[in-house]
Amino acid sequence: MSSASEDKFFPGLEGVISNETAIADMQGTQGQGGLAFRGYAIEDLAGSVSYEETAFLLLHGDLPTAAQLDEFNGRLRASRAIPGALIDLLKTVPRSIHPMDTLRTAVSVLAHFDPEVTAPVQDHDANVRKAERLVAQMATAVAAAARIARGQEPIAPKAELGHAANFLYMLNGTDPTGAQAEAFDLSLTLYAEHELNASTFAARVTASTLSDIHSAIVSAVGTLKGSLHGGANEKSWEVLEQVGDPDRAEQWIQDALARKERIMGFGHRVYKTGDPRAVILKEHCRRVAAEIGDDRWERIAEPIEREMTRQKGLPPNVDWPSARLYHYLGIEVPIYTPIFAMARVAGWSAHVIEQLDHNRLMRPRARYVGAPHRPVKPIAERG
Ligand SMILES: CC(=O)SCCNC(=O)CCNC(=O)[C@H](O)C(C)(C)COP(=O)(O)OP(=O)(O)OC[C@H]1O[C@@H](n2cnc3c(N)ncnc32)[C@H](O)[C@@H]1OP(=O)(O)O
Ligand SMILES: O=C([O-])CC(=O)C(=O)O
Repeated sequence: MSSASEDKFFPGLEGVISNETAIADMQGTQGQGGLAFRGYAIEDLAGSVSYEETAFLLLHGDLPTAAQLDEFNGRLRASRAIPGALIDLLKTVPRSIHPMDTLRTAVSVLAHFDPEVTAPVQDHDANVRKAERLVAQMATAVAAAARIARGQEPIAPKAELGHAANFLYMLNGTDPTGAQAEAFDLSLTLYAEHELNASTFAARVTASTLSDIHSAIVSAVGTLKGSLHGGANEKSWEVLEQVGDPDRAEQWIQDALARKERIMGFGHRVYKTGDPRAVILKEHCRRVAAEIGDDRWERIAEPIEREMTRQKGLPPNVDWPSARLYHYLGIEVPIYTPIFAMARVAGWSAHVIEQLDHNRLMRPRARYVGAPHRPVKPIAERG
């Protein structure tokens, strides 16, 4: 006999509240709608605090003082190098492997070399230290894997550079301009955390079995990869390229929607009137495009947005402008989603630690719709 709770069915868990969290609020501040990290509105954080300050906020509960930030930066910089064994392994994986698959492997390998790998899974302080190391090391792993995929040698981190600038340096071998580093840093803050999205949920489910933080982050990387989630930033770029001309946008969208295709970078499970991160990032895309003196992709993006609103009422999500920003920064498309992951690791880790600190096993139910119960026939009588 089924209980009342078993009869409630929420496909895709839409609208279901499975956790309490003190990390992100998608109602924003004062219940006005929007996004806030630990009480700070995303509009106030973006462009005002560095990614390092955002990561500290997520992992430690509040924005750092100058002294705390200094120490945090010191710890991150001291943890940036990745084991030689990981670099050797990255050199052996086939070049055709997607960088999200390489990153998933890299996080797993990093677990083996973590100095506190044997710490109890619910040791809060050890988990925060492991999370800090992951924030530092995942950026190095993404840059190293990208260079290896291009047939280049990885570049060692540069201690005097901040997180965003150091990543671009490790990727390209040259120091970014201040404007490039700032724009990239802002995108990392916008990507750093987003409540109970699919990859964070996956991480929390893994942690809820009392598995370790690295295993939870491996689950999250695998979940972020899909094109309905983080993989959409790579696919958004493909949309822009396929449209290719502002005059083609209306017809292209009409045709794609007639074929019942999903236009990547549009729509959201929670935001129905717009993603506040996309609004912020769009402004920065315009600014960076103006700085480099080429607004072609802004001119193509605009009519696509207009058509998606007109024909489907769907606004863009964060993955839509981030694809353009990364293009302006000269970053190769296959690492757009790994960059999302190396930013989101701060939010994922904060959630995993919150889960482990107040754990309850996550185990929902399914409504059975298969064959009725029936007897097992001897093999000679089947068919
Ligand atoms: C960082 C992030 O993860 S943000 C999300 C990134 N993902 C994408 O950009 C992929 C494209 N977007 C989508 O597929 C969806 O909007 C999702 C998966 C993000 C959210 O979707 P849901 O909340 O599940 O909405 P759902 O799938 O029920 O769609 C509702 C309707 O809008 C349509 N729709 C939703 N998104 C899109 C889209 N991008 N393009 C075309 N149609 C869409 C659906 O086909 C459906 O139409 P119908 O009612 O006529 O059948
Ligand atoms: O919240 C979601 O469902 C997806 C999203 O925007 C994110 O993870 O940044």
